[in-house]
Amino acid sequence: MRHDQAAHIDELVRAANGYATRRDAIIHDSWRRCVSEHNLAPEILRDPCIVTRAQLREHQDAMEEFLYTARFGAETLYRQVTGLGYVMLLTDSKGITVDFIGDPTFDNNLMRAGLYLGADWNEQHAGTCAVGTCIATGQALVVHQTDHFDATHIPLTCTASPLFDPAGNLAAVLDISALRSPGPKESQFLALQVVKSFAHKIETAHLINRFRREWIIRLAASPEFADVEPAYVLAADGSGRILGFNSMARKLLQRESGDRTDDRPLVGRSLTEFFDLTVDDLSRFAPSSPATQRMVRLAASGTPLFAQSVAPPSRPGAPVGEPATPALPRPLRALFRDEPAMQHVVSRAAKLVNAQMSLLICGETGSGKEHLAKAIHASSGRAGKPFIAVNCAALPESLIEGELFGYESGAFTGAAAKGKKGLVVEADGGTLFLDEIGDMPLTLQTRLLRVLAEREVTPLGRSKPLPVNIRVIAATHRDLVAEVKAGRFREDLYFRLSGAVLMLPALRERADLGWLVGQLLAERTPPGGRIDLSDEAIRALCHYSWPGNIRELANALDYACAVASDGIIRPEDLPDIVRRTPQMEPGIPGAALLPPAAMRFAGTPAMPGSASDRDHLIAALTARQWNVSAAARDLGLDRTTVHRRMRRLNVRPPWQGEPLFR
Ligand SMILES: Nc1ncnc2c1ncn2[C@@H]1O[C@H](COP(=O)(O)OP(=O)(O)OP(=O)(O)O)[C@@H](O)[C@H]1O
Repeated sequence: MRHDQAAHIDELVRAANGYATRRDAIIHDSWRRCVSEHNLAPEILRDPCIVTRAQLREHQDAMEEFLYTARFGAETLYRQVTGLGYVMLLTDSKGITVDFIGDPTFDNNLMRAGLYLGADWNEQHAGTCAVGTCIATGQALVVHQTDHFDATHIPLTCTASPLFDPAGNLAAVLDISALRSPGPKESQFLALQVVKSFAHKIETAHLINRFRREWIIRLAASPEFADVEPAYVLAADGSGRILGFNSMARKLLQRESGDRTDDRPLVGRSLTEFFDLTVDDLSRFAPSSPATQRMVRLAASGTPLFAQSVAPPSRPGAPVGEPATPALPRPLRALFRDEPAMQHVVSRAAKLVNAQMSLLICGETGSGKEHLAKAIHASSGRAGKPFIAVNCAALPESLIEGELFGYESGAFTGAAAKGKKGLVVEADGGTLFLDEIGDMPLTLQTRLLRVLAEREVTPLGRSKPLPVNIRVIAATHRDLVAEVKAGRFREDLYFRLSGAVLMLPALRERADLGWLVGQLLAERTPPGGRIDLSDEAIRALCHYSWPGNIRELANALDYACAVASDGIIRPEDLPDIVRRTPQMEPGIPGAALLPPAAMRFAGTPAMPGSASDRDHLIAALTARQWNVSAAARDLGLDRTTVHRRMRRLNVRPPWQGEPLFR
């Protein structure tokens, strides 16, 4: 044990025995808690406690919604302090580090000190520390060097601020820490202000995001700041009930309620209890009128504040305050039809289209990972900017660095005379899609990690980095966790890429195989032409297990369209491997071995398309006594399309004995 550690332990023991210390009260109280409540012995030096990968994922998932906003704020904060030697930690309300930004080159000292993803900084385990004591007290604070309880932590300086959710519950802790710092604690006071200010921004951004379909009321003490940086932000519904607030607003409301016996929650109470206004007055505070005319008084104290209100976006037919049903953006909606696994993945993707975090799409080869990435890009605010796809498996290792990161002219023998921009720079403003990321060589993984952490790239031969604004979506058919375990994939890169993981189902698991077949056939039908499938051909498509997924299906249909002679695809027009799959009916021996899609379709000579499509079409036709032109007008389609759908979905008028579709 080092001399400074021994001296530190002496001071802790004296404090535990009731001697006064010269520590701040918040530190002194925490030391006492560590000994009397958490039963931590001052003389024991603890190793950092790091949760397993699976547990970490659970902690991350549990705060998923908050994490999107928090991560963006945390990354911006990190960029401001990175030159000063700090790393950034975001923990959940239990003290587990759910995000970490630090030196991207693996630093053992940081890991030894517990400054790492998955580290548990709860006071009960780690003793007095910025995160743990912040959780215990709900206060922002600096825990500087020997303020720490555990003698292993005394080289560290840590500054943390709590992040509260819109209902005032602790949701996370934002922390910056450094392994080296000047002796005086005052050296960290500016850091404390910076962390508090970012915590305020994150809470406010999360509140506005969560309640963007409700009234948002911003308040400041002076008219000059009402529209610029209002301290207090509240959300209210159409009847004037408070739905949420940032911490500053919560403290203001608590001060105003004054009466300590009134412990009713603030959420759900009326704005008029706190301000001299009703919900009908809110439209007066629109930013179009001068801020000086937007004064509102606190009901109890009479203190004047200056307000800005933003009305909920109008929703035809929907009463204000009704919970919103998020609609899927069109490019995402076009990926599936009535398919629960896809619905789950795509709904999740829809929430993340504009999030800053990287996405990782996993799925078997050909299952549509790039297709999904393109749909996310097309649904996002980056839609007008480039979508650059890089196949990390296809580029030779010697070329990949130059292709990705670019080079200056004359950077190496054989370099293009003008130099090369590099795909990362080409994707600036847009999305960089890294396909087959699991095949990226380890050396390049380190460089990629740096680009992701720093958001800048240094082309070969260039001394100054170029800032880049990219959204990264990576994809793999490999089990990346197993690759990490085998030492072939950097764990820190895995965590940085997998801000959210989207698992695409294999085609054989999808309930909308029939609909997909219809879509792909429509794409392959020449204008004015017609391609149909015989019942036997449909059965063959449904019984096959599609190891190459949608790509294999598309190829099979390309082949079939080319060989079908009279516009009807029959089993003999399908590739041999599809045609030769034994066909079994459910209920007969061996049927249980069929994949789920086959079970659903086996023995059902219905056309590709879901039951609800068919019901919808039949309802439209019945309503018009099977007048196709009238039903087409109701459906907003042309007659030929309705006829085509009738054939595809095997829908025929009651008086027709022969099916329209064979
Ligand atoms: N929902 C869809 N509708 C129509 N075509 C699709 C759909 N999803 C994927 N495809 C088509 O299937 C083929 C394979 O899709 P994609 O390249 O996105 O798969 P992938 O999982 O990225 O493949 P790989 O693992 O080989 O990189 C492409 O031709 C794509 O256009």
